[in-house]
Amino acid sequence: MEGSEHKNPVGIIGSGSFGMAIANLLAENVDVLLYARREEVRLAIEKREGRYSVLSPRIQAVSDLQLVAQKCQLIFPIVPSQAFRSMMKQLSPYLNPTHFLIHGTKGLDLQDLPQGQSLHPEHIKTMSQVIEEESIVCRIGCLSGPNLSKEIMEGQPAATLIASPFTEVIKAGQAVLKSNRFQVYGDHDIIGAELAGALKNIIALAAGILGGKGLGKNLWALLVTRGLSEMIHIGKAVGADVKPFLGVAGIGDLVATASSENSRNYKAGYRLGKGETLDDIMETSTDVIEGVKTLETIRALGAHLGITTPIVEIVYRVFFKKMPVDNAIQFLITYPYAVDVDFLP
Ligand SMILES: NC(=O)C1=CN([C@@H]2O[C@H](COP(=O)(O)OP(=O)(O)OC[C@H]3O[C@@H](n4cnc5c(N)ncnc54)[C@H](O)[C@@H]3O)[C@@H](O)[C@H]2O)C=CC1
Ligand SMILES: O=C(CO)COP(=O)(O)O
Repeated sequence: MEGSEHKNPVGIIGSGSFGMAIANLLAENVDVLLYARREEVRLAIEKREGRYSVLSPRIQAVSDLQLVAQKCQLIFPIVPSQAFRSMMKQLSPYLNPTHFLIHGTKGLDLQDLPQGQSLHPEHIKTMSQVIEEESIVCRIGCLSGPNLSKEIMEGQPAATLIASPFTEVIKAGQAVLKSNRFQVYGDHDIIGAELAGALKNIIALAAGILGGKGLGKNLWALLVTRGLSEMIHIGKAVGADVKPFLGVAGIGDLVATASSENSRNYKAGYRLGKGETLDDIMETSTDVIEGVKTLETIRALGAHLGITTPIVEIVYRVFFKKMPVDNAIQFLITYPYAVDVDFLP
């Protein structure tokens, strides 16, 4: 599947903020089929009503997964992690081994555990592993980077990473997404890129708390630096390479998300820093806040693997156990471990 002479339309599953942003980027190069589950959303897209008015004329809305699979060899699934497996179960009957799937989801899949059974690493899957488990497709990639959808929709320049064990997947993604306002890097470590994208949301929650408390850049920089280190330790513990954490999908996305009020994770932390509770935030937010579930999952995983993750632990206590933020900061600042860079071989 070579690029600029791409004949088939490219498919996107999920017509939310990021699905729309990627659809507009793709539409600079190719025709796009944008799947919307609900007929009223498909109609609103077709009529370019409200938020959909900014979508390129090359984007056609459809609400038939079979049609997407028939018409598109390359498909970008971009739905929240909690809906990803059920979406794959619906899509899978229409897929065959010639399909390429590059997902844009930054979260983890957690298997429902029977009462009393404790969490094991094998209960946690990245989205590429879910695609592998639920379909016959093997050419799988992920899209991850500092890609706040609002900025992309405004037409601002940005870059991303496509990670896949298959060079042809990276090339296919680059061919349809690259433009004079969007750079696309490539790498083969998909698990590292997926983990970096999901884990950085935890640090964005914490950065939001600091923002909400009106704290300054010294502490923010410390959080981002130590947060990256913790992300790398978690990644290494489950077999990922350090490299993706040091690239656009790692430090790049971490800096963007942990500093932007356009990040839903940052915003959730900010509200907590202003004194709201997690219940207040979840009850009143219509946004996907991927980091909250990832935080619970990774805290449980860290405990199982016996790795030390003080930031994850303390953000968990602040979000889920109502630990006062000042106590949390005090705990981290006086943490009895002060080795600066300890993740290099
Ligand atoms: N918004 C952003 O700036 C970015 C978001 N992401 C990631 O993209 C993923 C999606 O986020 P957003 O688009 O922002 O969320 P969103 O809430 O704006 O949209 C999610 C979309 O998925 C659809 N959906 C849910 N379940 C579905 C199913 N079973 N089948 C088909 N469609 C389904 C919803 O109807 C909705 O249109 C998240 O994992 C997020 O972390 C990644 C980079 C940037
Ligand atoms: O991952 C993102 C930007 O790269 C989007 O972050 P939020 O999900 O926090 O909005």
